Amino acid sequence: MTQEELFKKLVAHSKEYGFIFPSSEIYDGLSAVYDYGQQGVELKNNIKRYWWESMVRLHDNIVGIDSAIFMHPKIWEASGHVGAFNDPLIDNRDSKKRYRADVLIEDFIAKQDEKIAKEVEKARKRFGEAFDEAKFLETNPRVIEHKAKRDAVHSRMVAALNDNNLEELRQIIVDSEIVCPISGTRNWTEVRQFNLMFETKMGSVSEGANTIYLRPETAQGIFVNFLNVQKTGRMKIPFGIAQIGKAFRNEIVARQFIFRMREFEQMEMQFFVRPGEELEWFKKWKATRMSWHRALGFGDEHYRFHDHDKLAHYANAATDVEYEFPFGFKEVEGIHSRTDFDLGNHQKFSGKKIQYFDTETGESYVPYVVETSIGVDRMVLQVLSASYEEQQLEGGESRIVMHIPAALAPVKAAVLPLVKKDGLPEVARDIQHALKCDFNVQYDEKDSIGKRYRRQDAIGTPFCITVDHRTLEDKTVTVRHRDSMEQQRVAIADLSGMIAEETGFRKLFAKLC
Ligand SMILES: Nc1ncnc2c1ncn2[C@@H]1O[C@H](COP(=O)(O)OP(=O)(O)OP(=O)(O)O)[C@@H](O)[C@H]1O
Repeated sequence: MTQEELFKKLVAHSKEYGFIFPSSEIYDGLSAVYDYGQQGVELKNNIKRYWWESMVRLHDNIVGIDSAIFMHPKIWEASGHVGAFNDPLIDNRDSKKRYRADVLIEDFIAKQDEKIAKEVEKARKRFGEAFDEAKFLETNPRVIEHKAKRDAVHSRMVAALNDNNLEELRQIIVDSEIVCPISGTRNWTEVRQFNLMFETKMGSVSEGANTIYLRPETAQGIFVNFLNVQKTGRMKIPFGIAQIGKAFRNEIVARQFIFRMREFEQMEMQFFVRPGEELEWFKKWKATRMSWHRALGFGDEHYRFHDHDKLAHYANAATDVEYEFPFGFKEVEGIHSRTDFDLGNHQKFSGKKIQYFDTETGESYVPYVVETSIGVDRMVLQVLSASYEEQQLEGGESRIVMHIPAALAPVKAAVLPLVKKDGLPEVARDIQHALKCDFNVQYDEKDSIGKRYRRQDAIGTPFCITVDHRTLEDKTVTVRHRDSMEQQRVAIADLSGMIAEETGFRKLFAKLC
């Protein structure tokens, strides 16, 4: 199965099993907006808990807030979003399709890498054991040509983005002979800037309408509450403020399912430090965040950092944590050293002093900030794509199993009476009722036990608890483990402890401390 096929199956599976639905589906959908179904919402909430508790509960010096989506419009002037939160867009006149100019160029760069990989594969087949990949990459004329093209286009693009040179971006597209994927033509318009913020009006128009924005990031809600939290919480630098919430961006090209949405959720933490210490903290947070991702056990080789060449207007260092999705390595989290840009600008624009008095140094200053910013939805996609497996079983059978880490699994256990008679359903119901105060558990008595196991495998339930005739005699049940399909006999009295141990966050947190 190719990665593309895998991804299509994953999207279909997410819908079929109640993880994710296209928004407004009965009205033919709304582009790049999705709804979470009964399993999806549980998974998403568990991801949020994993983040929140590892940030706020495990760190003595990080606290949380929940700020409003609507904020004073001046905030977005101060943050630079009104002036600079733009993407360069270009239209193809034949297909009438709109693209991000930098994304078209990045796709072209990725194609050069694909061509190099193909050359390597061909040569490997030809030379077999004797193939020396490193030497081949250095000496093969076609590879050298592809590499040179790729590197030249990449540095031109970085320079054009840094200088905000829209004409040059268009010229790169023309010179590289990039065609529209739909029409196949090179009939391109000029490149224009497109602001990604959604606008709306507050108050009735007759009273004098006031344009406000749906926040494009949650971070600004933290900055404008810096003093409130610092003073009321008597926080001492270094300290952090964390927040989970919705953000909205009018993305030009929305693609790859929930990877790029117009309404999405972010988990952001702004860490306030002494000026001059920010790069040290940036390094620390890079390591901390990478171990948070790796603790999920999807394989360290699927993660990498991508340090930025082009820094945002507010940053003096930035990196992305990238995960290898079925469509390649892509950003799931950004870690940015944001300097004193945001607090400094809010001080300027609001006219209110935003300073911290450092009792250790006896100085007052505007703190510097290191931010970690991760998309909840991209984490959901990461978990889903890492977990999906189609397995061939003995006897010609197959199953789809979601190897979702137990702490994140939507349903922790399913309680299944072997048959619908002889008092087994009643005992199973009792077990379900006892467990549901602590865990999300399901009861299922329909269909054969095999079919019920398959249904739970497909949503990633770690444990199936089967009540059979022996249960009536010795108060034990069969527990079937999702991944190994092994079965063990467990006393009813021990179920709660076993599920707590296996599905709690303790095991994940142990890897972080
Ligand atoms: N349109 C979106 N849909 C879903 N998640 C998003 C979207 N935009 C950003 N995010 C998430 O928020 C995180 C932090 O936002 P940030 O502004 O750093 O993203 P970004 O660098 O603009 O992302 P990209 O380069 O993919 O547009 C990202 O790492 C991502 O996980």
